[in-house]
Amino acid sequence: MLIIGIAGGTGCGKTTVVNQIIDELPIGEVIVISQDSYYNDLSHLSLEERRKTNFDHPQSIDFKLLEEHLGILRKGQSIEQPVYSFLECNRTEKTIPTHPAKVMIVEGILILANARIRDMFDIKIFVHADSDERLIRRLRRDINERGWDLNETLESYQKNIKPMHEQFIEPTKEYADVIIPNNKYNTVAVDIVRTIITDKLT
Ligand SMILES: Nc1ncnc2c1ncn2[C@@H]1O[C@H](COP(=O)(O)OP(=O)(O)O)[C@@H](O)[C@H]1O
Ligand SMILES: Nc1ccn([C@@H]2O[C@H](COP(=O)(O)O)[C@@H](O)[C@H]2O)c(=O)n1
Repeated sequence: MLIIGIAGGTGCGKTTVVNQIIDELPIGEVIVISQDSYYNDLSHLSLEERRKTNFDHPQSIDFKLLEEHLGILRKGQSIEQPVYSFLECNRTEKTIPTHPAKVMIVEGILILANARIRDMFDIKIFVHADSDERLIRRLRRDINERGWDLNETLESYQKNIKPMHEQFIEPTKEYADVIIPNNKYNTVAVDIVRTIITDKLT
């Protein structure tokens, strides 16, 4: 089994890069685990309270459950991956049965910040895009898809997203084996990672 961790600040393009990598790879041979699925269960709070959470701090993630799930998959057993709702700012009651595969990709902003999770990765990748580019992408996505308005995103950018990025995410770049520049679509880097995976699958 090959486990690849893909980190990088919000909006750097992690999900896009992962989708480009797995596009055309055989279905079932590669699985993707998103850190977003492992946000803490906040069912004890109202939606209004949940929306005030600092979702960029490592403590907002249930790393214990993520570590447990990765361990189970590594042993060749299946897990029920939680399903997260950005609109509800909470885990849903749904789960997705996720079966072990030859290649596992784990992606998320803080995925290299936790030493126990980081140590499970055979390859560590950090996707880089400049902060202005990430903020522009983030604003578009938050407003179109995640239920935040312009002011809310700008406020949380100043209050949480930027400081947490500087404190917890950017420093994890030093752990990366590969840094993918992604201010523009980077097909060469995607092809290189896909080649490594294809080698493992043959
Ligand atoms: N290289 C790129 N150039 C322009 N837009 C991009 C690029 N990569 C991703 N995007 C766009 O930016 C937004 C955030 O990308 P996404 O892959 O969801 O980032 P992340 O998972 O790191 O938060 C999406 O709307 C996506 O289409
Ligand atoms: N309810 C939530 C929970 C998290 N976020 C933001 O998501 C970002 C991480 O996801 P990426 O796809 O961008 O890697 C993180 O910066 C959180 O602020 C949210 O908007 N709403």
